[in-house]
Amino acid sequence: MIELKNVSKVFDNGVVGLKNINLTIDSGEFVCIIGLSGAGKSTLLRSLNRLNTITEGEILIDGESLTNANAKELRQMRRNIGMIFQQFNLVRKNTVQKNVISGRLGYYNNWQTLLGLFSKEDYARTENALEKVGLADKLKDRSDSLSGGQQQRVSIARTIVQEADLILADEPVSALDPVTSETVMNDFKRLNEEANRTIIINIHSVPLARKYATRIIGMRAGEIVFDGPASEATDAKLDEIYGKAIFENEQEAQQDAIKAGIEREVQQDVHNEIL
Ligand SMILES: Nc1ncnc2c1ncn2[C@@H]1O[C@H](COP(=O)(O)OP(=O)(O)OP(=O)(O)O)[C@@H](O)[C@H]1O
Repeated sequence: MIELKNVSKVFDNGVVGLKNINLTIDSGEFVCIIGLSGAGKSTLLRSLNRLNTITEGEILIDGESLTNANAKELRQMRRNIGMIFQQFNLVRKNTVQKNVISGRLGYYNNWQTLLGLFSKEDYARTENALEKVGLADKLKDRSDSLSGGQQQRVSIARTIVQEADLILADEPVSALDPVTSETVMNDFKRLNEEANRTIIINIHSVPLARKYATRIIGMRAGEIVFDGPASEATDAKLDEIYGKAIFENEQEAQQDAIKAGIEREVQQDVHNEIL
């Protein structure tokens, strides 16, 4: 269970990222966080593994304070939190296998890590995880030879081998085309339903949030302005909260971002072919 108690975040330049957030997320929930650009979605998500430090309040995970954890405790807690980013965060020149097995690093000490001494079990875990995301045949491929969607699925495989109970994903489908986005969202769904992982995803697409999440949290200007089951996040309700015109502009901006993502992928493919 994740608990946020009176959580605020003010950045060094005075910008308020989060305003007095009180929130409880139970284990096994599938939550999508929606909201316009600058609403505070990334700030909230990054606070949940302390990539952002909050300036007021406290965050507890399974009863343990993330806010007050010392370095050793934080490392232990982070072992149980997988993080997925919009731009995949893979070591591009490394093989798929090496990127996925790096999800086990939290289980090894520094010298084992330096020597790359992974166990047989971890190599087996890596193969299993890649099978689960349909990429078993890519084990030995260089990560940057894969499409954007495949790279995102490699980063999901990395959280599978990490065996993290909580998976945080910051705009994981923003750079992907609509069909690939559904494939990636289905990976999250399987992890949630079959492995009982808690999933929290920042997402711009309201239709995807409605389709996959069991709970939707809407943010605006650092505050939670909607929190309820996906079925209650109707167009009428969201129009009332955000204003229709603003919301439509946001969807257009999102379409532009998707197009830009596809163009980047095409350029990457051309680049790979040339090489
Ligand atoms: N490192 C930072 N320093 C100062 N201000 C920041 C920083 N990061 C975010 N902000 C500001 O905090 C507010 C919330 O930003 P955040 O990135 O959390 O929004 P978001 O909802 O994730 O937006 P987007 O959908 O565009 O990613 C914005 O006003 C943003 O400009």
